[in-house]
Parts: sequence; C-alpha cells; structure tokens
Amino acid sequence: MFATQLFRRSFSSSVAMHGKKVAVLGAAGGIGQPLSLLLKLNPLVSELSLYDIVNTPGVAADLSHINTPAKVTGHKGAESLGEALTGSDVIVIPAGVPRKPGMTRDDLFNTNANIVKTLAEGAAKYAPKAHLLIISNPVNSTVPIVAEVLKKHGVFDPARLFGVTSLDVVRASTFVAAIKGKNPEDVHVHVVGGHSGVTILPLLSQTGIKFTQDEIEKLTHRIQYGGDEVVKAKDGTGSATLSMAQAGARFTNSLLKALEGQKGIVEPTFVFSPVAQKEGADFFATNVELGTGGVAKIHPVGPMSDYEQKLYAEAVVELKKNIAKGVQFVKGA
Ligand SMILES: NC(=O)C1=CN([C@@H]2O[C@H](COP(=O)(O)OP(=O)(O)OC[C@H]3O[C@@H](n4cnc5c(N)ncnc54)[C@H](O)[C@@H]3O)[C@@H](O)[C@H]2O)C=CC1
Ligand SMILES: O=C([O-])CC(=O)C(=O)O
Repeated sequence: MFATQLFRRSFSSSVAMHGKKVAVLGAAGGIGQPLSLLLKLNPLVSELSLYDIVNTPGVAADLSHINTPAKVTGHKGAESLGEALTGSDVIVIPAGVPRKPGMTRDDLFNTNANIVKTLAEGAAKYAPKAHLLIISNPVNSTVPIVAEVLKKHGVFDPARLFGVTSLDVVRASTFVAAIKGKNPEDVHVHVVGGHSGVTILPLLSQTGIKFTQDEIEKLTHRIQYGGDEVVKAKDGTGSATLSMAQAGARFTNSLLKALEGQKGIVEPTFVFSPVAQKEGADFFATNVELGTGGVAKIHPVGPMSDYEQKLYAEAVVELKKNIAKGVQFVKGA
C-alpha cells in the first residue's frame, strides 16, 4: 500500500481529470508484465488493455486486484487484437523475442519484423489515431516497419510514432554518475542516433561534466553496449526487462502528461526526423518536446566534440542500413 502510494506520487502529484486507454502488446513477457504493473499504478491511465498470444488473462486478473483506478482487461490471441486495440490512445509494443549471448539486435529482425508488422496492421485498422511506442528490437528497423505499414493504410502521422530509446539515457545517467560520484537523477546525458551498438551516441561533451579522453571512450563504449552486459549476465534467459519496464513507463508517463496538456516535457526518442535526413537517415533519436499531438518539437543534435563527430558519422552509416532494411521489409512484401 505504502509502496503503491510512493509510486503514484512519483508519477504525478495531481489526479487525472480524464485518463487514457493504454494498450500493451506483448503484455505477458519479461518487459510486458513489469511495464503493465507500472502503468497500472499510473493515475493518468484509466484503462489498461493487455494483449499477448499467451497468458494475458492471468496477468490481467492479477493486476486488476491492485487498488488503483485503471480498469484492466486481458486479451489473448490474434482474434482478440481488435477488441484489445479499439479506443486506445497509446499503444506500447514490447512484443517479440529477446537476444541471447552472441546475438546482435539485428539478429532478431527475422522473427520480430513479422510480429511488429502484424501488430502495426492491427493498430492501423483498430486504433489509427493512437500513439505508438515501439520497444521491440531492432528498434532502428521496427520503427520504420511500423511507419511503412501505417503509410500503406493511409494513417501515418509522424507525430504519433516513437521508438523507445529511454533505456540508453537511463543507463548513461547511471554509468556517468557511478564514476563521478554523483546522484544519477542529477546527471542528464543527451543520447542521440539509434538503439544498437555504434548507432547509440552519448554526447558527453554536452553534460557540463569534465572527463578525460580515456573516461569518454570507456563510458561511450559502456553506454553503446550496456544491453550486452545484461544479456551476458542473464546467460541465455533474455535481455533487460526490469530496467526497460521502468524506462518504458517513464516515457509513457511523459507522453501521457503531454497529451493532458502539460508543457515543456522533453524526452529522447527515435522518430521520423529532419535531423539526419540530409545524410540519408529518415529516423533519428534526439531530445523531443512532447505536446497534445505527440511530437511537438524535435531538438537538434547540438554541439559535438571532434570525437563525437567521428562517432556520429559511423552511427549514420549503420542507421541508414537498419532503416532501409525495415522499409524494404514492408515495401518488398
Ligand atoms: N527498446 C529497448 O530499449 C529494449 C527492447 N527490448 C526488446 O523488447 C522485446 C521483448 O523483450 P522481452 O519482454 O524480454 O521478451 P519476452 O520473450 O520475455 O516477451 C515477449 C512477449 O511477446 C509476446 N509475443 C510474441 N509474439 C507476439 C505477437 N505476435 N503478438 C503479441 N505478443 C507476442 C510473447 O508471447 C511474450 O510474452 C525484445 O525484442 C527485446 O529485444 C528489450 C530491452 C530494451
Ligand atoms: O540488449 C538488448 O538486446 C535489449 C536492449 O535493447 C537493451 O537492453 O538495450
């Protein structure tokens, strides 16, 4: 009870006037369950619709006993996707397989591309005005897949499609704070680019913190490959789930607050963006101001050191390939 109250206070100090319907697709999974728990505690959520191909009735029954206002419904199997999605304001997608040691995120493409495409088709049909938050990897390709599916259905609005890259920013704060003896909550790192390896570019030069070149190189590598630390430690049983659930709940909460009309909410996210379009990358993560219609203002990358400029060039080369692969998957089908 006390923990619940603490959680609720940390999300928002004011009680929602009108809540939103949030659907979680992949809700029975390693991310889906703790993410759904955190969303059940969020006072801005009036209805929580849990969809998966397995186990959602149990997850929904369990969460529904928590004494917060959000109404919880469970939907299992493809035939129930329509009822799960209809009326959704926000759809969060953590459906799909996670990595095992030795795999890259791109190795998940063959399985997850199909899963995400099917779910995007459902969203286009049953909730064409919803905001879509994509967690499923490889994010650099799954977000373009969703965009192409929505375009095919004539319902693509770039202001309502987000790749969730919040975990990179959460990790960057934690890792920088650890070596500088600071409170991680006080450390803000602008992480730009995409969500895999060299495409993750932490702009440590913008933090105002002094680093040696050795610290910069080690921290950059750790932030780029933070996901691998968890994959290795989980030793074949999956990748980050709990930290991802927290990061995903944080992003969803920020969006919900912006949809309710709160101003000045900025989150890093991978969106259809002009930032790197002249270099050929149509999607790019930078800080984005959120508003009542989703993306309100895309911030530029900002000043970069010579070292960061070199990494930026490497990131864009890889990102372009990942984006093209996603686009081709839908266009070539
Ligand atoms: N964006 C990010 O920063 C991060 C992304 N991820 C990615 O999130 C995804 C999920 O990871 P976990 O939750 O650990 O995996 P998991 O295997 O524990 O859960 C995935 C869930 O998706 C469900 N699912 C599979 N096919 C589905 C379909 N067609 N429709 C609906 N649900 C379906 C499964 O039944 C399962 O419950 C992975 O692709 C992983 O790489 C993981 C961590 C961070
Ligand atoms: O590493 C993975 O495969 C999962 C992920 O995206 C992350 O933890 O950042």
